[in-house]
Amino acid sequence: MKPSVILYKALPDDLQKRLEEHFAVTQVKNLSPETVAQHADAFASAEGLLGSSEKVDSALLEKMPKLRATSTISVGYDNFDVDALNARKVLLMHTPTALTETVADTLMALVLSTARRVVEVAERVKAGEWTKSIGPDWFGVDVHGKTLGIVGMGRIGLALAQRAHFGFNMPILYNARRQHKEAEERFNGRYCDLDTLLQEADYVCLILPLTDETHHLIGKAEFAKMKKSAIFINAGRGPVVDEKALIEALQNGEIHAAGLDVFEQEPLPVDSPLLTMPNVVALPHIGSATHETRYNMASTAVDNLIDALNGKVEKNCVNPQVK
Ligand SMILES: NC(=O)C1=CN([C@@H]2O[C@H](COP(=O)(O)OP(=O)(O)OC[C@H]3O[C@@H](n4cnc5c(N)ncnc54)[C@H](OP(=O)(O)O)[C@@H]3O)[C@@H](O)[C@H]2O)C=CC1
Ligand SMILES: O=CC(=O)O
Repeated sequence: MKPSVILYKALPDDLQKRLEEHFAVTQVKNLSPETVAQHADAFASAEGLLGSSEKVDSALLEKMPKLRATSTISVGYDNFDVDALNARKVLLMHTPTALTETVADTLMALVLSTARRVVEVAERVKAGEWTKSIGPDWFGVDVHGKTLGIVGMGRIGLALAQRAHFGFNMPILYNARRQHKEAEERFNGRYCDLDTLLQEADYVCLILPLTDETHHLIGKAEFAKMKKSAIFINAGRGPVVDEKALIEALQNGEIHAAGLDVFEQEPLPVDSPLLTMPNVVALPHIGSATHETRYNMASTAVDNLIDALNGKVEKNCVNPQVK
């Protein structure tokens, strides 16, 4: 008999078929307590779980006594209670390499669009305000040659450094828990402590996971250390930044502009002050959202679950020690 799995995200037809070749699949719309109660037998017998953007905590694990592996269609796994999974020896698989280059493209898009005010001036053109040759009130600031500070020199940080160094001739400062030789040798990156990076960078780009250590890593004190001309970018996770402090820093002119793909609450509430600020580019968490990359992520996640439930976890596993 095929092992049972719960699928909580729609997949392209060919991937759904591949999953069904290996498993008896129950598709559900989400992992809410109501949905779990509605499909209690399926959850009780499931050995695998596949989807994204839903909380997987000990309360859910209690309803899934046979669970052996979870596979998330994402690289970030802050919505999983990893300690609870480890305690139950449940494998957690993710999609680290499938999205790296696409997310680095998104970061670069945020840098360019905030610096050159792309969204703001395009809206002014659409509103019929381009009635004569433009003046300095429509100008932006340069990107090329300016100093880029990258907080989080992991896979995506490195891909961003590559774009900035070769494409835009930007000197690179970076901070992470450890030094990264590759960033230094290939992109002339300079490792520095967070304070130095905040003080010296023209662009401060965050691409960090959300953990106990990174929660509100950037708040009032950190914005105060940045240049008044600094442009702040976050595409990691919203709660890494104290959003109230970010709003105040923008309102008080402590920083110049912000480009954001992630927020403390998603979707961003429509009454957020961020949405009224012309110097903020706010995106709906689209870091990896291209057709090609989202397909590759889903495909990787399907393969990850097949491998994990067959006892083959050579890559893409967050907690291989529980094997
Ligand atoms: N907006 C979006 O759609 C997307 C957002 N993301 C987010 O980006 C994150 C990063 O992805 P990826 O680059 O693949 O991950 P990696 O694990 O490759 O890199 C994470 C980096 O963060 C650093 N880091 C972790 N904790 C700290 C800390 N306390 N202080 C300083 N640096 C720290 C790590 O340091 P060290 O190298 O020293 O270990 C590492 O350099 C994901 O976890 C996810 O949250 C990812 C994809 C899409
Ligand atoms: O935010 C997206 C991810 O893959 O993590």
